[in-house]
Amino acid sequence: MQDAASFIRGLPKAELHLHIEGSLEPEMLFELAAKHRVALPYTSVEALRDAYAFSDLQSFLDIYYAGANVLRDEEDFYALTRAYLLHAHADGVVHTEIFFDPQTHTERGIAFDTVIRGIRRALLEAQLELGITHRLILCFLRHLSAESAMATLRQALPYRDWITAVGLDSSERGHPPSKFVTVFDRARAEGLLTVAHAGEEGPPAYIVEALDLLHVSRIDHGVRCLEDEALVQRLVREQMPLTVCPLSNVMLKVFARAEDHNLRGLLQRGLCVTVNSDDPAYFGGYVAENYLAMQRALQLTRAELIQLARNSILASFLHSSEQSRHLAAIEAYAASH
Ligand code: HPA
Ligand SMILES: [Zn+2]
Repeated sequence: MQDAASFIRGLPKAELHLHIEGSLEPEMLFELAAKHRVALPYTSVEALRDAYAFSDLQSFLDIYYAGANVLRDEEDFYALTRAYLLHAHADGVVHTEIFFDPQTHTERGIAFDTVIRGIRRALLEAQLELGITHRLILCFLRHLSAESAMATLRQALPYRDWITAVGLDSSERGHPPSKFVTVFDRARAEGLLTVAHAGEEGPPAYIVEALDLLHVSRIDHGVRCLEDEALVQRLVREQMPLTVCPLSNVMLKVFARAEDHNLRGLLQRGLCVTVNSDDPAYFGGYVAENYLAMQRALQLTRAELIQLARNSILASFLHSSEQSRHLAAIEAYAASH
């Protein structure tokens, strides 16, 4: 195989699990803190990066929400999204489906309109300039109440046409999918698709709830599914995509080391596994680095890398004609590299 890093970067792929707030690099965080005169408890970019040593999901979320506090005006959300798209483009991403967490911002008095307009402007621009297509997924914070999620959905409805799906993120344990049945029912009634983080830290039963109660089209993370054989068989039968985030899983101690990740096991069971970056500014790499970390740790073959890229297109919310075009590009790349 040609040098793995350049093979991976050139491979056309979709990214399906990316929190835009998690792409806030320390340099931009410092710039925006200065712009808005927000005091930071860190004296330098290096000191901030040094604080990115997490013990679990919650220890990360505490720092992630504190970081998002510097995002204040439409230009900030535009700059954040544009910077992510440039990284994604360099990593061979042809299509991206990004999460945003409106409650992280509306809870501190930033208007929903400010957030979504800034993100959307960068997405539309990247479509024209870089040819990257997109979908936008609104995530509810599961540590907040079901009523707060419903209020957020109501705020989003005037922007219905800009949003493809709703999702569920933040602290998983103790906040099962069943808490959000009513708001997900309402979202589906509005024609929105649904996804949910499940089986990252939480038990396989949360994956089952996401399928049965929230009627999700994908499971975000889902790596703990292997603990339930009947669930694995169902996920395989339904070809239910899992949006796996390897560097995130290692940084949040879901697996002790990259070598211990169960990605190959998931692939070998015939699951529709995809590889994604989750929160690249916090976890040490964008999507290509996630592929590369797994290739190095698990000696993934060229065929497995190509399968992951194919899965990313098949698991996307792109129309089938667009999927076919991207799948053909992957086959052409595979044949010529
Ligand atoms: O990996 C995650 N899990 C849950 N919530 C999140 N919010 C950002 N990243 C994550
Ligand atoms: Zn996530």
